[in-house]
Amino acid sequence: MIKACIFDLDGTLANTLESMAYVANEILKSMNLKPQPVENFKYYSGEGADMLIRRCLKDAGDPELTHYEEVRRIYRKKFDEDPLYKVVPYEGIKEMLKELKKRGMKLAVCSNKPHVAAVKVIEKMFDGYFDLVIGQSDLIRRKPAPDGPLKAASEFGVSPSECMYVGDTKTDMETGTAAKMHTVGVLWGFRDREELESNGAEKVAEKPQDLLYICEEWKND
Ligand SMILES: O=C(O)COP(=O)(O)O
Repeated sequence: MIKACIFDLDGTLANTLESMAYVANEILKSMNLKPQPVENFKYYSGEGADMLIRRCLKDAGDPELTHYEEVRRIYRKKFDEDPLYKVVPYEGIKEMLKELKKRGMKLAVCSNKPHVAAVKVIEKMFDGYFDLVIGQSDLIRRKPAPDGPLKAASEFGVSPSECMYVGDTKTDMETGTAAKMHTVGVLWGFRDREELESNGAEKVAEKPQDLLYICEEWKND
């Protein structure tokens, strides 16, 4: 029986690619480094802002990461100030969340996005939908460590086996598995089925509504 659903943010609840690309590319341009195509950010993101910057700098003409500390500092500041550039919820997400809430499910977000930015996105796009938002901070180990989802389960008073962890990347599937939760990979985000299935996805959802059926299936297991 599933009593709580824990969601990744970037690539799962909302398409945030342009927001990350915009902030990073403005900084790269100001340093005479090469701005990167928006699509590349599907692979730069997933393991937090610091990793995104490292991957991005390598492609932008700074393989030695000589600009890393400076770019990191500016990126974190600018991104906390404005993480919403062209961010849009995926189609069907709000309807699916409403239905889960109607069924009495507890809902949380667990993201490797910096905490301030994650809260801003959720407040702007999904106000009132979530009981808890956990973004990346010094207080918690980032995914794939299971700390965020386990904290959510404990705050909700449910066991990990009563939770469904939903995400779009290898990191997410590893996180849900490490937390001993049911894992669902989603195909509307940044990575493909192969990556999700080979890293522990118990089920794969093609559209948000599928999550409602998946919950039902586990209810009857
Ligand atoms: O910002 C990132 O690198 C990833 O964020 P996510 O955990 O919400 O996908």
